[in-house]
Amino acid sequence: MQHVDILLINIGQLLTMESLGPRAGKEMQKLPMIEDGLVAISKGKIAYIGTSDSRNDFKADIIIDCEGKLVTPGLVDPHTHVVFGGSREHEMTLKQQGIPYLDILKQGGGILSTVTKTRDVSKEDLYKKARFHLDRMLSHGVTTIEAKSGYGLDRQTELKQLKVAKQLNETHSIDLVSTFLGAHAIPKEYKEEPEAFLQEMLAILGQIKTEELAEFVDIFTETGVFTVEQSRKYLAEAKALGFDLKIHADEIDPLGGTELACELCAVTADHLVGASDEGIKRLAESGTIAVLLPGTTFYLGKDTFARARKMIDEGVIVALATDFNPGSCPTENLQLIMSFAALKLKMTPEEIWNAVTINAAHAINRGDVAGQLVIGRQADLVIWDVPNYQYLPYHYGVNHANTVIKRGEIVSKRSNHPDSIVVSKK
Ligand SMILES: N=CN[C@@H](CCC(=O)O)C(=O)O
Ligand SMILES: [Zn+2]
Repeated sequence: MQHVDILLINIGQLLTMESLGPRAGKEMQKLPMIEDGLVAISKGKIAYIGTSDSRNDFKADIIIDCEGKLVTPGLVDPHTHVVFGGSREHEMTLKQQGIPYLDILKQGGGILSTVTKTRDVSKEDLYKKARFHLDRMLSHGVTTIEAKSGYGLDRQTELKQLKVAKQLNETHSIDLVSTFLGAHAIPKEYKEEPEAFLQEMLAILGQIKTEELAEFVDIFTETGVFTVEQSRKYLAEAKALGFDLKIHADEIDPLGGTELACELCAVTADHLVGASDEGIKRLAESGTIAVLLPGTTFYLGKDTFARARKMIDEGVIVALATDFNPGSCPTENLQLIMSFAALKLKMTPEEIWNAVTINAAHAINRGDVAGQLVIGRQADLVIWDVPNYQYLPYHYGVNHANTVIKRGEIVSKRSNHPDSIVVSKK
């Protein structure tokens, strides 16, 4: 009989999501699952996965009776702007008046108003604020995220954001993968000189590399922000310095950022609401992962969403993310995004689960550690208060996470609740 730290028994559906690589197109319909499952956890890792038939092979310090609920890998959120100062609730009235997102930015608001707040806040307060948002993500079942800078637009503040993300990665249960998004908007000091500004941002990359502050470089390729040409040059230089690439592509206007992402072999192209037929074809050919953000499209009040069905039908690898940020998507709740994916992107439950686990992990180069439950891997998993995997996107707008386990530790648990699961100590 093997002695382990935690034993999860009586799991109704256990989604292991096991896969050698990301799932593309029709493969996303696959959902490796064990019914009446069991998971044994030892020293932070998954020691065994199987069915309840093996129950008597294990002794454990903690036994969790999952009461027939769903258990999945911890969710991965591969596109967030979690480190920022202030908030932008005053923009709600402007939105209601029909003022477009890019017009608010043009008038010095939007991203630029968050830049002022982020420049003004101390590193300590920035850390505390981001930690608050991370706690909320964790309680919603998210155990790994990507975190972008991009609200500094100057050396000092961009580094402050990245250092806060690094510190959070060391201290918080959530694993953070950092992206440098210095090219997020043109600050007022450089209003007429976008190219000089991009040079200024490129000049920070040396220090970012030496201090290991980011793995990815990203740019907002959009009308009134950076052109495709400027983005190509900027990203090519970042790539030459050893960074992996991401692009905020074709979010509002279809400029061709999707094609650029494929041309530069970016790991992901994000948003893609206006991606062209040609762009979608190239995503499928290149293996650049489409990170779709339907919460943002919803929050911007748009009627047209990214063409997820066409992407999946043509063989693209699709991941989903919150895009958590203070302007275009202020929610930490990736479960809500799963519901939007069902309702607005017409993705099936199977595709959605692949998009927030295995594919999301690959979107941030963590396919080897996160997004699937496999013996020997770090034990990041969630017990959900739902009877099956289809239920979660269906019952929307609430938090279904009951218990969240990160590296073998129970880090969030719904307690004093009639549906709270039973954790019994030996
Ligand atoms: N579009 C650019 N960046 C963010 C929004 C940032 C903001 O509005 O503060 C996004 O991905 O939606
Ligand atoms: Zn974004």
